[in-house]
Amino acid sequence: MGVGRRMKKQGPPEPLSEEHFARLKRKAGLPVDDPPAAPPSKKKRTGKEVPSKRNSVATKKGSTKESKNGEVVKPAATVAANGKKSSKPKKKQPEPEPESKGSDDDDEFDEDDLEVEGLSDLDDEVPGEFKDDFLESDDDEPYDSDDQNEKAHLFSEDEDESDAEEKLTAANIQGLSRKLDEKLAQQAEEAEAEQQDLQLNITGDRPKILDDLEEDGDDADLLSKTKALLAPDLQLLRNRINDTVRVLDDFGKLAEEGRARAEYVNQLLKDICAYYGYSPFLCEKLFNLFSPREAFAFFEANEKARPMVIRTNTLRTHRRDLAQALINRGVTLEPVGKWSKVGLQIFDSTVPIGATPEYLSGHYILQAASSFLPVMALQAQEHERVLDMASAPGGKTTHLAAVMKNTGCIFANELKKSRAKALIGNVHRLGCRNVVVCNYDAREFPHVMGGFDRVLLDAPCSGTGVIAKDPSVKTNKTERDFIALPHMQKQLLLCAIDSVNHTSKTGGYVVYSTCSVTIDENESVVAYALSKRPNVRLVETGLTFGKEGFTSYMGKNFGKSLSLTRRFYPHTYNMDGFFVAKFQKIAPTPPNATKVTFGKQKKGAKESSEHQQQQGGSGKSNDAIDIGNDDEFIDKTPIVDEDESKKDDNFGGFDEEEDREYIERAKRNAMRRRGLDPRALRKGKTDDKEKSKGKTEKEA
Ligand SMILES: C[S@@+](CC[C@H](N)C(=O)[O-])C[C@H]1O[C@@H](n2cnc3c(N)ncnc32)[C@H](O)[C@@H]1O
Repeated sequence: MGVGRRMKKQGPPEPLSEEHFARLKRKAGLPVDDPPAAPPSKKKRTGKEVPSKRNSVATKKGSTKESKNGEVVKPAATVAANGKKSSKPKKKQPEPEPESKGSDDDDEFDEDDLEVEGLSDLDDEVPGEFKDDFLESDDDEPYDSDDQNEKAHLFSEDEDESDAEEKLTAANIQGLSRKLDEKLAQQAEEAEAEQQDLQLNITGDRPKILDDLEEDGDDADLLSKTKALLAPDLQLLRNRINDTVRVLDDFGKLAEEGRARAEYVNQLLKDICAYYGYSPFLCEKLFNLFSPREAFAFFEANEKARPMVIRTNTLRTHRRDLAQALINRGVTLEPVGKWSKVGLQIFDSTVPIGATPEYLSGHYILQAASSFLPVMALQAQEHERVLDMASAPGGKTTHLAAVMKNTGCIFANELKKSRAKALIGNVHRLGCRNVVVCNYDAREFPHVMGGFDRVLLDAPCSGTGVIAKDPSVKTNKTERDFIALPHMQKQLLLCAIDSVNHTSKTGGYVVYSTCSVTIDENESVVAYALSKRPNVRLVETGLTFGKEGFTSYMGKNFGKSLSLTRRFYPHTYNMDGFFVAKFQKIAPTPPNATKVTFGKQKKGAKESSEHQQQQGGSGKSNDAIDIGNDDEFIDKTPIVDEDESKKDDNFGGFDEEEDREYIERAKRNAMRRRGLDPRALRKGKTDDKEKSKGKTEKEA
């Protein structure tokens, strides 16, 4: 546990290694030390021997060769930077992620993903066989549809292939290798602590965990009161958490006789609450998502800050140029991982990252790596109409603008005016010219506007995925939040679906995301939307990593297709907890699916509303959502703190009089441009007035 873990790359676990840096050092012409002894090798308890990957790499061009360990390795044809196939043997790729296998069983936790200390969860890292993020091409990159030849580039697809990368590497290398040295020292320390922990814990066959004092009456009361007054002994708690997890892992063998599993679980929950400071309610909710061992890893990961990441604004610069500029300012950084072409992970900096000239000129935005995911999943295309339903402060909106190369139109909606200001600030700073900011309750869509090619709903949520950033979540989320938030999320998701044009030639997609890991805010919401909107289906997110969503949970069946959704956890990918689901709309929403709508809309108006919207019409109304003859009643009371949104009316602020003048002038100019006499406009108005006057007189 400690700062060294911040060095861990984000995304699918891809270990950085001394070999990686040695190679970079050699390239940069720096002296290379002998690789330090690897930390005590962590072995799976299966006892199976892990073949060395190093041995499995073919050494001769074009020949099928038997490696030292007898493994037959075929030469892999590689694609060179010029696009020609070369017969050069390709470095063995890591095994595919288990979640990509697509079976329900894959929901099971893979122990290898854990990074918790104090347990015997040990990985099979093979020293010396690491991927080189800087220098290798990425065949798995999801959004490299343009030109395969470009894949060999270091930073992004639009960057030059040159030895600039080497210069950059050389400039950055000392900072990076210093960090690596620190990391290795830290790891060695941690491994030693783990060993000690284990030795401490494995004293007997069955660790003594549960109290055997069966005090009764006053004595018991007194005992528990005294205990409550004492400050918790953190080391004792940690050891007991370790022991209890171990017992729950192998209950038959390690549990004390006569003790039930539930007793251990209760003890563990109490200890986790005390050790990490969670409310019992939230602790249990999160604990139940995982096996005890994985839950421990999750709680532990929430104690560590995630790495600082910036996203290159490709509307203004290239990642390589940005990296070079920041390195020149004393920033130590590296590409965030192969899965992103725009992210840079900051390890160290002598300047404030939020105040560099590059920042102020909009060359980058500080953004959690997990926030890249929904935008990547949406795959917005140039010239499309896209709705970002809940968009402040605009990390994803501005990313979308860059993906769409400032073409098409993004409607960036935000309920809270104060937050919309930050959104507007980012839109300007990053030079997004295809963004229209609007300020509605997103549940008013598609009546405000519809017929979008794609919709992003990055929903307001409880934030259980970002506890490392906001530890107040540990105690301030109550049962009510997990009723109210999903309720709103369901409403929002139905509105998102109804705002999409299923006949869009290029799109017809909705992405739903949250930075929460609870089932109530994710799978339950998605399953609800699928049941209320038979005209949508889940599709692949296109993300190359992430755990599959739950297809069932505690007796609730969400459907097999939920395995297409993706979950991201801090302990598996070293990024914030996140959830992403992608829907494709395949038909219009059946009229009976949306019988009654927001508030006071006239009967029957909604039925044609979506159709109108898809034709590009505007059907603005102020209606509240209700789902026809559903068995589930949807309360029309808004959950958001409406007062707050009304408080700061200085956002934009419309002056009707002033606007009228501008509108009139614009109309006159438009007529002039079309070669018409603008006075006709005035005449038309006078005629209209006279007509209506005549009509009133007639009626009278
Ligand atoms: C998770 S944040 C969005 C973050 C944003 N997508 C980004 O990447 O910067 C959710 C946002 O939804 C806004 N919000 C909450 N309820 C809303 C509603 N009913 N309609 C529109 N926006 C809402 C919140 O104010 C908040 O800014």
